[in-house]
Amino acid sequence: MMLFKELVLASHNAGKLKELQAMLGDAVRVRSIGEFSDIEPEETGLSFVENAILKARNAARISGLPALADDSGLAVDHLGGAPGIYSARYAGGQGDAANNAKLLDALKDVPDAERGAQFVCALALLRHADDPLPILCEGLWQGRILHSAQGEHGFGYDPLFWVPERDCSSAELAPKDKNQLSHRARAMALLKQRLGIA
Ligand SMILES: O=c1nc[nH]c2c1ncn2[C@H]1C[C@H](O)[C@@H](COP(=O)(O)OP(=O)(O)OP(=O)(O)O)O1
Ligand SMILES: [Mg+2]
Repeated sequence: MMLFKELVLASHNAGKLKELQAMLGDAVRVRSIGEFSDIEPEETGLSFVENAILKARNAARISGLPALADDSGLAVDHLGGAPGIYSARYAGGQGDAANNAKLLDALKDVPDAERGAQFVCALALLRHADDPLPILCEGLWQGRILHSAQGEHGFGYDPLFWVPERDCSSAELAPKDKNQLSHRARAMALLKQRLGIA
């Protein structure tokens, strides 16, 4: 049962915001944390779930609204699950291009069969800053890391993420298709069920 009409998305990532907004549709009025603050909270958690809660709590406190946060990343088999929760900071916070270059370098000469990876998304919804029972939903997306970048859509590691079920990179998927298949789409489908807006 949906208990509120408006929520704040606790993300400073334009790519993520666009996807989350499209997935939520017009079920709820969406604001962005950027309307309230430019300061990004430090992601000190040791899990996706902890970081999602921390970001949502910060946004709920600042905005006075229910807050939805997404903490996500790429877990690469050959790297023991790295960069994982450190995906955004993999190359020292220098942005997507540097992260992608570092990942390609780390997997140089690694054969296709050992390039398996998954995108991970944890969503946390807090009804208010002191909500003692956040709603938590997770989603995974299995794929493989390409040998070079392909495609112009999406953000982050999308140009390096091969989507087996579509035989293309996630940056080659039309946004509406990525939004039905992705780790974020899966987590959001669960969240919508929980909220009764599926
Ligand atoms: O669908 C995706 N397609 C490509 N790359 C993705 C995706 N989903 C997460 N990623 C990557 C981007 C970033 O390197 C990290 C998320 O880091 P994460 O801290 O959750 O987000 P962020 O710092 O960009 O924005 P914010 O924390 O304000 O929501 O994983
Ligand atoms: Mg972040």
